[in-house]
Amino acid sequence: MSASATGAAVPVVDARGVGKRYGPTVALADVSLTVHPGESHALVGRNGAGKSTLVSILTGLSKTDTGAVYFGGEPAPSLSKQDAWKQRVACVYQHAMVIPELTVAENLFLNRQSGGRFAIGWSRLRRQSRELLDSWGVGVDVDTPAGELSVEDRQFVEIARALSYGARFIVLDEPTAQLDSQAIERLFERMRQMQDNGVTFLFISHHLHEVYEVCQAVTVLRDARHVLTAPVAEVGRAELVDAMTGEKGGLAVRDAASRDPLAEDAAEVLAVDGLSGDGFAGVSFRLHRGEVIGLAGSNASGKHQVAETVYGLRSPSAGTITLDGERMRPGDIPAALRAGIGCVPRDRHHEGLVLEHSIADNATLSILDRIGPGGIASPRTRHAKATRALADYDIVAAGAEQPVSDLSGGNQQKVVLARALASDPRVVVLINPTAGVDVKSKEALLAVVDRVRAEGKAVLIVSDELDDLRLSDRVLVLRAGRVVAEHRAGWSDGDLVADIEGVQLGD
Ligand SMILES: Nc1ncnc2c1ncn2[C@@H]1O[C@H](COP(=O)(O)OP(=O)(O)OP(=O)(O)O)[C@@H](O)[C@H]1O
Repeated sequence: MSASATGAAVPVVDARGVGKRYGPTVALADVSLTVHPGESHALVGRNGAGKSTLVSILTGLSKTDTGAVYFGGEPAPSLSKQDAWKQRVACVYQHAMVIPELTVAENLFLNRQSGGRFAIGWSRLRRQSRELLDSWGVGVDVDTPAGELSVEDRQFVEIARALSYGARFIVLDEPTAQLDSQAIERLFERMRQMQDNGVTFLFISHHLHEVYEVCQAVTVLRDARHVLTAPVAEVGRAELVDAMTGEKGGLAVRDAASRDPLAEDAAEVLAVDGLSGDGFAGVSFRLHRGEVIGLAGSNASGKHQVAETVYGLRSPSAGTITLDGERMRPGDIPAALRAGIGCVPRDRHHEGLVLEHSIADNATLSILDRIGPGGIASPRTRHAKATRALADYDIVAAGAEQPVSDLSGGNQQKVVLARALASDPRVVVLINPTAGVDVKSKEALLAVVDRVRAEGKAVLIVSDELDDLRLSDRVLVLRAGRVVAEHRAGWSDGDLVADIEGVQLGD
């Protein structure tokens, strides 16, 4: 008897016994996933567990080796029928899938065949776009070039585009990774509204509290296998982490308040004085050996720009940066690297990694001049360094020679951190260092940062995540480009968040 005959709703999507290999790597083994209409279903697992691979199969980007996928009880279309896939499902990725030079309206409707021809005139195209966005409560101007949209608005335009094709099943792949807390709240509110109007979501996130906030069901993958599906209300956070890791035991996130305070006579390493630039002004702080300073604030606070100016990506309009008594050359990344500044940049794809190169190449890129004469290191030396990095940074990979493009997102991020620290820098600038990294690996990465701090490095961390900031001796809060508050280790989450958002507690 079919599900509909029994009265139970037919699943929006039903993946049965799905298997997928990439060469010797088993990415999915006999994985099943059933998503019911109108729910938000979380898909969680450690880096490399197989989440993105499953999404690529559910969205018609890759083919299963074994098993099958059903939408509304019907077998999935063949991969060649991309229009049929678009009517069933869409995935909104962290990286924009819109054409930045085109307006929102053009992105929504251009090249859409209507009755077999490119039939839409400009005014009609704009009107249809406006109607579409209005009907889903998306308040974005249709004439804005897509490249000028905030990440948040761009995601909604992509969701609206998917809905306009008829899809009512949307995969959100780490949608909150680049959003600040207020934008995350708005995203969740809109998700709830869309759910009320019949949209079903598959929600991928490494932030487990978000799963509890916005999802009703959760599926855990571990090492390419399905390990658990349950109503969110029936699994506690500890149980969820245990299911992801396959071991018992909670998480231990380090806190600067639990270590000895910084010695009074710790040597000053970095002095930032009256630094101003695009989006920030008059920022000053001192960073000492063995000290961690956190920069917090909304995405519009200027915190990223301050850090990017310190490591040489941006030139300041005023002020100075002094490293061990020497004035830094403004806006010069190679000079900053030579002077002893290592960095994890904000965008690992554009500034961080050479994707088609191996882990060994990427992890040693910053130290070629040190490990080989004339900047040419023997493959054996590079291989040995990178193999060590795989263990040190908990990177899931087939080996050091694997291209970085083959790694899961979180594991790519670990390679970026390995590279930043490989050069034995005096100052480490980390921007969202644990972005896309699973809860357990996050603990390992933060432990590495804490270790290099204990060895005497000075660390500047910019992050949206309170857990990343817990290592900090002091957290400076920026708002509208200025430092507005300083919190010493031991701060309460509520106080810090209130300062970040600029609200008085009790508002
Ligand atoms: N194109 C590819 N070639 C080779 N191996 C791949 C490829 N894509 C994924 N893999 C491997 O398949 C496994 C599953 O990767 P996947 O990207 O699905 O993990 P994930 O759960 O999405 O991880 P993350 O949380 O880090 O995004 C990993 O071991 C990964 O290295």
